[in-house]
Amino acid sequence: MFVTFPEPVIPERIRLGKPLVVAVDGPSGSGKSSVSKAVARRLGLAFLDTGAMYRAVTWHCLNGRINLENAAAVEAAARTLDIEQNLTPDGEFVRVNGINVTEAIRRPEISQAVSAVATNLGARRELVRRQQEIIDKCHSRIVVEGRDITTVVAPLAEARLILTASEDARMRRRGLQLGSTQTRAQLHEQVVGRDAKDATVVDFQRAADGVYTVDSSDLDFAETVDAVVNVVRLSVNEGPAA
Ligand SMILES: Nc1ncnc2c1ncn2[C@@H]1O[C@H](COP(=O)(O)OP(=O)(O)O)[C@@H](O)[C@H]1O
Ligand SMILES: Nc1ccn([C@H]2C[C@H](O)[C@@H](COP(=O)(O)OP(=O)(O)O)O2)c(=O)n1
Repeated sequence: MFVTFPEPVIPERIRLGKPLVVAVDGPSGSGKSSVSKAVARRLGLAFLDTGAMYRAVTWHCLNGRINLENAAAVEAAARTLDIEQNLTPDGEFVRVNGINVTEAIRRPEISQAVSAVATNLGARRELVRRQQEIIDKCHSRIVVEGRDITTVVAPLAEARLILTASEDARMRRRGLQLGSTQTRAQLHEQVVGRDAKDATVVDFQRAADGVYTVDSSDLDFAETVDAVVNVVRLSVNEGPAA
């Protein structure tokens, strides 16, 4: 469902300190991470980038020469790895077994390899378990973004939405984000190609029942943040969309 929005107002439930999980899914380059961070900042909520966890496991496997095609070894890595990450929208960091990998996990070679971890069902089970534990630790006052948050990690979240944008907009944004270093073919592979692989295990393109859709193709960043804050407001004031 698509919604149009009045000026956003901070929901009363946030002022009252009640649980508020905001679940955000969507394809690569749709703005999940940057928009979710801004929403968490605006609403005073914690923030979890679940994609960073898949990237952290991928970094560890590549760094430790663990064959990404060896499903059992990748699952074992996901189970044993110590992953630390900031749970606030500011000052991003990710550490794997104490090593700072904040920058390294964003490199194109990780983006190219990460689907091997994302499509490993054992690794997914373990990362979903960890994500649910983090939500509990944050007293369920958190914005969580990824691919399966609205459906698997937090299907009972107070606000659930898919953030999407056209392929063109997503490739353009990712290109700018990477400092215009990538060709159009490389961007196509990293954005559209990777989504196609990941979509074999999770459906993040279609909104499940009760999940809003925000299409940011024709919205600028600030308008997109406003739109998401309004979905949160509509969700908590009026319950999930029919
Ligand atoms: N509505 C928007 N308009 C323009 N640029 C945007 C918008 N939303 C996000 N961006 C930019 O697009 C880039 C990709 O966003 P990101 O949050 O990394 O996406 P994702 O986490 O979905 O892969 C970032 O540089 C971000 O600032
Ligand atoms: N909850 C999640 C989060 C990410 N993933 C997968 C999908 C992606 O290929 C990788 C990396 O996710 P990330 O959100 O960092 O990727 P983008 O920045 O959107 O391109 O992990 C997933 O399968 N489930």
